[in-house]
Amino acid sequence: MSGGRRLYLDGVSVVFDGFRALNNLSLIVEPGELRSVIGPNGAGKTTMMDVITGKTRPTQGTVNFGEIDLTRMDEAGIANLGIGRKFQKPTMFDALTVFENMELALKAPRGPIACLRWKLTGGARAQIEQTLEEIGLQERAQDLAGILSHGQRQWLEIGMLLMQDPELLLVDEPVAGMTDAETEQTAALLVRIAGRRSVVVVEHDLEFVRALGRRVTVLCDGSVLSEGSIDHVQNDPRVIEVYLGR
Ligand SMILES: Nc1ncnc2c1ncn2[C@@H]1O[C@H](COP(=O)(O)OP(=O)(O)OP(=O)(O)O)[C@@H](O)[C@H]1O
Repeated sequence: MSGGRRLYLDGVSVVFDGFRALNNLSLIVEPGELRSVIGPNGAGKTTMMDVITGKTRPTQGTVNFGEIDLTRMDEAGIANLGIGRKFQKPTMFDALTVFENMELALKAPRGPIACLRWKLTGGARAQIEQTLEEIGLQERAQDLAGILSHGQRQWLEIGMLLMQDPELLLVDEPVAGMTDAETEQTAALLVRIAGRRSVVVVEHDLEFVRALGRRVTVLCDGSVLSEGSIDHVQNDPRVIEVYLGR
């Protein structure tokens, strides 16, 4: 991806009541990169996502997105910069169709009068249809979101985030509770959508991380324990000791 921004965490620490949830964490995610982040419970994965999205302020260190220092911005400002986050539990309107949910996720004008005057333009319709194809739900466009399977709901939410055209997408445990087939399709989906944007995936499922086939960062005690291919980190004795060997 050309012209995208690099995410650069440099020496980030987060201290909660004397406890270091992040400890001098440094991490670079290149524009268009798809990065997996794994690590034992309490390693600091969620806190890392919270720091990037502005939910938690670092006690120390800097978080840059291109030239911009994210630690000086609030959550809304960071979202507006093009940093999207998918939480584990999908949030959508079950009583609306898949298409209507996508429509609501569009960058529509805000405010009551603007909303009343808002009509779906041809361009916006095409954008929704293209994204539905990207997430594999084009056949389900007119179905209510409430009847989708667990996996399809996760894909719809990813699609809704894509409607905002994020430059960086953070995805939290996307395949928890999915069938094997859904897990495989989710890996293919994330590989498809990276490149045009950067994607950071936090996940415990190592088979899924292997299917992504990209660089993996292992966090432990709030900092990077190991980094490289899945084979590299799975064979790293330190990773085996603190994570895989448990
Ligand atoms: N608001 C908070 N106040 C105090 N401690 C916190 C707070 N948030 C997180 N922690 C602690 O910081 C550590 C890192 O937590 P974090 O949720 O980032 O880990 P994680 O890698 O996401 O774990 P999991 O895989 O279980 O989700 C944990 O020990 C947690 O108890």
